[in-house]
Amino acid sequence: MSDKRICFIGAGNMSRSIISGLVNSGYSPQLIEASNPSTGKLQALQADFAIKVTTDNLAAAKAADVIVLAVKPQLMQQVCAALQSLDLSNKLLITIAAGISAARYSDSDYLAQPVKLIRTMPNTPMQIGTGMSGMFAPANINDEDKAICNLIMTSGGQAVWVEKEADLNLVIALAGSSPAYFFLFVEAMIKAATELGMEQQTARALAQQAALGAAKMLLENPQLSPQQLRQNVTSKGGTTHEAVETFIQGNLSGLVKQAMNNCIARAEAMAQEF
Ligand SMILES: NC(=O)C1=CN([C@@H]2O[C@H](COP(=O)(O)OP(=O)(O)OC[C@H]3O[C@@H](n4cnc5c(N)ncnc54)[C@H](O)[C@@H]3O)[C@@H](O)[C@H]2O)C=CC1
Ligand SMILES: O=C(O)[C@@H]1CCC=N1
Repeated sequence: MSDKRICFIGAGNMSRSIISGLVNSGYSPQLIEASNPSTGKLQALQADFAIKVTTDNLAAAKAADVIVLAVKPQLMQQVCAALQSLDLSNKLLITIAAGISAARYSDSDYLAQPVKLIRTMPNTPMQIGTGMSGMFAPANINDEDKAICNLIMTSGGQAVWVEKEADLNLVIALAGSSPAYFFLFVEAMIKAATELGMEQQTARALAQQAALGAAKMLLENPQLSPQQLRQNVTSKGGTTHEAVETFIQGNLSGLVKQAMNNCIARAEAMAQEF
């Protein structure tokens, strides 16, 4: 385990997920600090994980070896501007913000000095050890810095390096945003079941256990394609066929492709906007 001091600028949903992954994997809470303007989330993080907290971004960043930039993309420029007075030359920066390119944080832009910065895209399941992250390291990042980033991003799940920065936007569409797609699907199933007369709690129990079962079937049968696993559920002339045909007739795969394209397009637009 590393002895690097890690600070999180922004203590929202995603920071909480990463901090949870870190602490649950044995990283010393004394080496972790979170900074946020309001104190509610900080108090909850302190109570749950015994990490250090502050409302002073500059002090947290100054004391840290690794600074995780975890505010909303539209606030990133102003948050970085307030860190410009620090000497960042010996620190590793990790951004988790969607859209904003690694180059924007450089000496000619947000941080106004040369920095070592890795751009990543995690997802919230990190908080329960089942996260999936993408990471992109520009050419000036050495192996030691890559190793600490890898340690942080794998503390709550899996992580992959992408060679091309543009691939991070595909990671957003596939893994960063996609937990929401699955939640939406389960939401729709529960809604339909309750409209058909089932009690909400029972409908949720059934839908979420089926989702878990399907996810584990995928994980534990790498030799079988998702299509084959689907076919194994689908009896000829049976019930599943009717349901699956309904999705196919409704062009589910076209809709998924459109949703992922829109997700990527939004990340690209955010790169211009912020
Ligand atoms: N939520 C998700 O599933 C994922 C989010 N991300 C990225 O993570 C970043 C944060 O997203 P969330 O955690 O969802 O947002 P969030 O809104 O839950 O958290 C952002 C936090 O930043 C704080 N904040 C606002 N101004 C600040 C300032 N000046 N200094 C320090 N903190 C400040 C807010 O009070 C809030 O607690 C975004 O850039 C997003 O693109 C990346 C992957 C997944
Ligand atoms: O919705 C967003 O923009 C962020 C990035 C991926 C998940 N949440």
